Amino acid sequence: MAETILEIRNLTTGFLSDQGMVKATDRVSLTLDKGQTLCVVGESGSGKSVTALSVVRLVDYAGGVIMDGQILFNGEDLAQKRQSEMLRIRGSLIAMIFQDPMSALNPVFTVGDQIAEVLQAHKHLNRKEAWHKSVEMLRLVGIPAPEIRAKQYPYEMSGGMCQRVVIAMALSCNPQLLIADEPTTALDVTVQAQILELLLQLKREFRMSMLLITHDMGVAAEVADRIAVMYAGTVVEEGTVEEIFGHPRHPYTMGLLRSIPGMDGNRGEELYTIKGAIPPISRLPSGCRFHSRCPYVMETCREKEPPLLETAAGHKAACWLSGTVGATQSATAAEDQQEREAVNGTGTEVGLP
Ligand SMILES: Nc1ncnc2c1ncn2[C@@H]1O[C@H](COP(=O)(O)OP(=O)(O)OP(=O)(O)O)[C@@H](O)[C@H]1O
Ligand code: NI
Repeated sequence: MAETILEIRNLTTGFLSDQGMVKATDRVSLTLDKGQTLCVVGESGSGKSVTALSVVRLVDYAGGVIMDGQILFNGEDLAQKRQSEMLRIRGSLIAMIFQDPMSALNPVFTVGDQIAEVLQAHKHLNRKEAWHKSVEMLRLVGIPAPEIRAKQYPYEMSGGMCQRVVIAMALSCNPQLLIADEPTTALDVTVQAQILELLLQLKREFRMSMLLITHDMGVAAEVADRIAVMYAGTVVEEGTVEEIFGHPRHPYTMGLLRSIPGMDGNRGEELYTIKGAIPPISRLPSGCRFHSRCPYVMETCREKEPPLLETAAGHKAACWLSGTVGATQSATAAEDQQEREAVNGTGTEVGLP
């Protein structure tokens, strides 16, 4: 049995608003095994960042309240920790990097000094040792001429270089878990691939586990061991990358997959988009949260919320259709058929992906 490093159980995080407490995540359960990468995917507003911020308890500072659930990190419940304890955990056991590297860097200090400061605080190195290690960290994350770069300020570096600095800073304490929230979204496409590759390489070298948040299914395909798909604050599907891509069970996941360029036969033609938008969390529909956008909606879906159930070994989905395994697949075909009939005026045979 693989050892679990992080187990989130029924995490419900809310924000106080004019409408009272609204739940940004609702009974989210996720498991990350040691040495693995779990990708959390989903459209904007689905609760990915709130989930991550809850794990490290930075959500408290954003006005969020963990209303229910457990966040078991090596078996200890982070939801119960005091901030003083979390401060220690965030600096040594769990590191987090965000989309915008500039927000994590201090503009008035050199990058070398910033990394050295972290090392002095957490590793109890003296100034000289810390500076030396800081340069080593910059080298490790692939920054050329690190001795010179260390003396530069963030504004003297490109976005990609700054993100490398942030990664160096995050790893300088040798964390067990790295949480990365859209770490490449703000970067150029070519730089994105390099940073992802770097993260994977460092994950292996440092024997870390990684929780990676992305709205990009292509990124998830490349780096994930397992993928959790979130929709409107809940996990709607979870499984290995092979299961999610090969046998998606939730119509929302199918929609996300169809919207990837090059997938499902679309070759740079007009991309598929899931119709409609995520409902605001203060006004969620009854039954399945996805029902108003779902091409296969049934009466039950409007009335009852589908539970997240295992559909195959290690693969879970929250959809009333997923019990009947073939049904969702043929439903995809049915929709394609309808579309084609609408276009061609005839019914043509449709091959499944
Ligand atoms: N500080 C906050 N105060 C109030 N509501 C918030 C706050 N932060 C997030 N929310 C709400 O929580 C919900 C989930 O937001 P979250 O940032 O987790 O989404 P996300 O999946 O990370 O989206 P994105 O892809 O845009 O980053 C949203 O409806 C958002 O409005
Ligand atoms: Ni986010």
